Amino acid sequence: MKAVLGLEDGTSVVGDGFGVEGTCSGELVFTTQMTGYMEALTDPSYAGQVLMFTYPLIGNYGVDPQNFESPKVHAQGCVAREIAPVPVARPSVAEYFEENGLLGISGVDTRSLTIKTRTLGTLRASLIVGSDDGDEAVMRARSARPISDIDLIGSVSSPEPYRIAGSGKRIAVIDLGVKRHILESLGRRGADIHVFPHTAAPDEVMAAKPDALFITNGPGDPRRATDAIRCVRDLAGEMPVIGICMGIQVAALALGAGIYKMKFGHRGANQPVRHRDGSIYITTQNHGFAVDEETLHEGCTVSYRNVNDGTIEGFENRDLAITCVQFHPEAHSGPRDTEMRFFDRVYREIP
Ligand SMILES: NC(=O)CC[C@H](N)C(=O)O
Repeated sequence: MKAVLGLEDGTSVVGDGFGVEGTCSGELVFTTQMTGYMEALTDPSYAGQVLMFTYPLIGNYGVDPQNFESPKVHAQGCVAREIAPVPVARPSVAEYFEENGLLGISGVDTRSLTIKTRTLGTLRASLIVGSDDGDEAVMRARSARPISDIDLIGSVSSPEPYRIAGSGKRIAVIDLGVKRHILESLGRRGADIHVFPHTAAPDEVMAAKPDALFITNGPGDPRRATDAIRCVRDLAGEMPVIGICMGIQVAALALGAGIYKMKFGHRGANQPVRHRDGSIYITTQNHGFAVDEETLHEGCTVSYRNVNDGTIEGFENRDLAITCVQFHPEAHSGPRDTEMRFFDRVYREIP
C-alpha cells in the first residue's frame, strides 16, 4: 500500500503505508528513543502530533498492551524508516495499526526529515495512506490547524472523576492526559489517588480533602489548561503542588510566568538533565513547550536544566511547596534514574 507524507514547507515523501487507508494531519515531531515505541504511541501527550522515530527499526518486539501508557494510540500517525514484521506470538505494529484503524508510513528517510525538523522547527504535516499524491498531502498539511488552536486536553482527560484507593496520603490528580505509570508510581508509594477531569474547579478538588495536588502531563499548548491553572493558583499554599511535564508548565503559568514553544522540543529516552547539586541524570522527555526562565517568579529555584540546551527541566518554590519537573521521572519507556529521587521525595514531603 502506498503512502505519502506532506509537510507545510512543500516537502513530500512517498513510502509504504501500514495500518489502514486514510488521512491524518498534525504537528510532525521526532523522538530519539530506541525502544518503547508503544509507550510513546499510547502516551496521550502525543495527541495532535504525527510521531516520527529517528531510530530506524521500529516494532522489533511487536505490540504488548502491558507496555501501553493509556488504552489506545494517541499519536495521529506514525513515521518510521522500517517497521519490523515480527514472527512471534504478539501482533506486529503493522497488524495492530490495521486492527485499530491507525495510520503509518515506513520506508521513508527519517534522517533527512529529522534534519529538516531541526533546521526549520516543528512543521505541520499530513499523512495519506493509500495514495502517493504529494501535492494533496502538502495542501492538507498547510490547512491543518496549529496545535495551539485545538482542544487536545479535552480529548484525552478523563470525563469523570475516579479513585485509585490507597492507604497513604491523599493526592488529587488533575488529569490533563495522564500516563498510566505516573499513577502507578504514586500508587506504589501508597497514595490514595483521586483523579479529576481537567475541568475540575478548585472547590471540587478541595471537597476530596487532598493532602497534595498533582498536575499531570498532557497534549498541546499548556495555556489551554485554564482550569488546571486556576486550581494551582487557588490551591498553592494550601497544600503541596507537584507537576510533571505539562504540570510544570501549568504551575509556571499559575505563578504568572510565561511559556514558549520550542523550535523542535525534546522527545526521547536519552535526554540529559543536570540537578543543581551537579548530578546528572538521563531522562525520558516529551515536550515542545518550555518555561520562560526570565519570567519565573522570584521565589522559584531552578532545580534541573537540560544539559544540551540549558532549558528549565525543573523548578521548586519552597514557600508554596511547589515541586515540578519537565522530564518524566516515571520513565516508561526510558531510564528510571529519577523515579526514586522524584517520587520518594515529593511523597515524603506531603504533610
Ligand atoms: N508530555 C507533556 O506533558 C507535554 C506538555 C506539552 N504538551 C508540551 O509539548 O510541552
